[in-house]
Amino acid sequence: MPLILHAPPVLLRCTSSLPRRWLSTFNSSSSDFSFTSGYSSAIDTNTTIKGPLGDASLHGAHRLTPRALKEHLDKFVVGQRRAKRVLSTSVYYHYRRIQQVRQRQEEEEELTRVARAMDVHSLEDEFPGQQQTMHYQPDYGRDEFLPIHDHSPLTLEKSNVLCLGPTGVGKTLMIRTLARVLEVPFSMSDCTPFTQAGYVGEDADVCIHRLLAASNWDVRRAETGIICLDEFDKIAKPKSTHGSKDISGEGVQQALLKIIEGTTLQVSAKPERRPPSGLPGGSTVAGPGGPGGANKGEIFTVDTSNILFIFTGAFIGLDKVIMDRVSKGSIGFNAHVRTNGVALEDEKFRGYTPFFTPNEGEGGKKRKFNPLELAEPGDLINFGLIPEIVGRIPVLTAVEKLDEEMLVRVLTEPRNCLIKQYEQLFLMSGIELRFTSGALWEIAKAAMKMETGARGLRTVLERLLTDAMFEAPGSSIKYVLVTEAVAQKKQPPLYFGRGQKHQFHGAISEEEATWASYHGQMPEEKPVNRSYEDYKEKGKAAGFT
Ligand SMILES: Nc1ncnc2c1ncn2[C@@H]1O[C@H](COP(=O)(O)OP(=O)(O)OP(=O)(O)O)[C@@H](O)[C@H]1O
Repeated sequence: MPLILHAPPVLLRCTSSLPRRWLSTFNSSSSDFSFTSGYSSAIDTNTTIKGPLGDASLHGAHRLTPRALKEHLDKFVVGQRRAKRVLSTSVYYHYRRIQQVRQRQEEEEELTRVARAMDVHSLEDEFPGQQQTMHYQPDYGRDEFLPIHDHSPLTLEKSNVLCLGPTGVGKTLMIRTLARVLEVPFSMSDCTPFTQAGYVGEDADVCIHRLLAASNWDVRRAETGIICLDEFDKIAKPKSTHGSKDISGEGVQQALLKIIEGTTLQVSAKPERRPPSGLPGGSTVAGPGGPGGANKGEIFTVDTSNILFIFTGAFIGLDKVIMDRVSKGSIGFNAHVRTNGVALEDEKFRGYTPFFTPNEGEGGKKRKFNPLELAEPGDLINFGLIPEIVGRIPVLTAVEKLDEEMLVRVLTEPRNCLIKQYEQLFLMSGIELRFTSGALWEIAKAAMKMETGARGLRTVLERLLTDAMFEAPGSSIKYVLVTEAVAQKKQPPLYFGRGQKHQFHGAISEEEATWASYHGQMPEEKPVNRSYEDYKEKGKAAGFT
């Protein structure tokens, strides 16, 4: 039960010395204070979550949990179980931190509002010409110092994240999906063009500039956003600089130190868009332009202490650094590592890191272990990052390479999967496009060879479908079929006209039957040829919606 104080007017004069949390609940109309005995900045787990996660359809109650975030990611990203868990957890706590920051800002605004409403005025106002005088009363009877009481509230600090792993396997997709679902501003910057300030290239501050733009120039929103710095490994110190200044490696790392830890930056920009009036938080613009000077260059003052930084990079060669370190640890382990290259056996891995959650494949299937999952700060320093920056990124996680089966799943399972996208594209011209199971596996195989992760899938599909995409619209073609032979580029896509629906489905069934008999031993979840509806059903069963 909140305690209600009926405060006499004389007490109201002293409000500025009262804890803010009391003031926040002051009801000026009734001259009542109400305050609770709990600490106001404690996390309120019942706070309604804004954004899609507040939507009961996503996770039942209005509750946000790391698990709910991970389950949401599962709908968009195939595999990467461990990275999903780590990122969901980090982003979840970032979101909670944002709530705390916003709560404090609201309290401060409330404090100002209440102070105004109560018409607080200084002693000088009451007695013009008088100065408030402080009298120092030395207390000679006491020999100990007065204890210093710091009433500043507990500050939740952020934990920046480093996500290591090969290209095109879903690192950015995961971060982008999380930022979108939480309605947190998000920006992405590539570290490759960064140089030390004063040299040709981009300053590291540009990432804050981009975040501001993504926040529609709302400084307050930007201050709680997420910045993804990609190609982070490209700013590692080279092994030898031959005595020259390392302006794109160590120089950039030094420049990033303050930004990622938390500093106040002055960003000068000419915003193209003005925030629509009534946006929550509004824009806090400082500088010559002021809030109205849309066309002039403006100075935005941004505090970076609550911006979450997520670094990503392939870190090619880091696996060898890790394996060398790991293999020094145990002779037996060493022998195993040497004979199996980078593949570590489950039991050995667990033995080496007993509290580690291995990156198991879905359905409890065993996967090859990824040496990057064993990365330690020391490995990153050996790779060329400076200890100061490594120390500011306490969370490390790794993503794994996508194998053929995962690529097939990328093609068919996520909400925005490529096959659905291409089928939709054709459907817009009144043409039904279908792929047989054999074709899907061939496409995945071809993408694997490109070594660009899931990005290769689109390249393969574009090459296969370019002709059909050109020929079919406006022609008599109503059905396009991509079979295994088509995907192997042994023949062009099969075209069927308006009256040939039967033949079209016949060709599909025939190939599927051959596929099933040939690959009878394949796991059940290997895709069979599906229509839209089949995809939906299969997707629902697998947790994709
Ligand atoms: N695991 C995955 N599940 C679903 N789609 C994926 C996955 N990995 C990659 N993709 C697809 O590939 C595209 C590229 O992936 P993403 O941008 O996340 O790569 P990345 O790992 O960040 O690579 P890079 O380091 O080169 O930026 C995504 O837009 C998505 O369509």
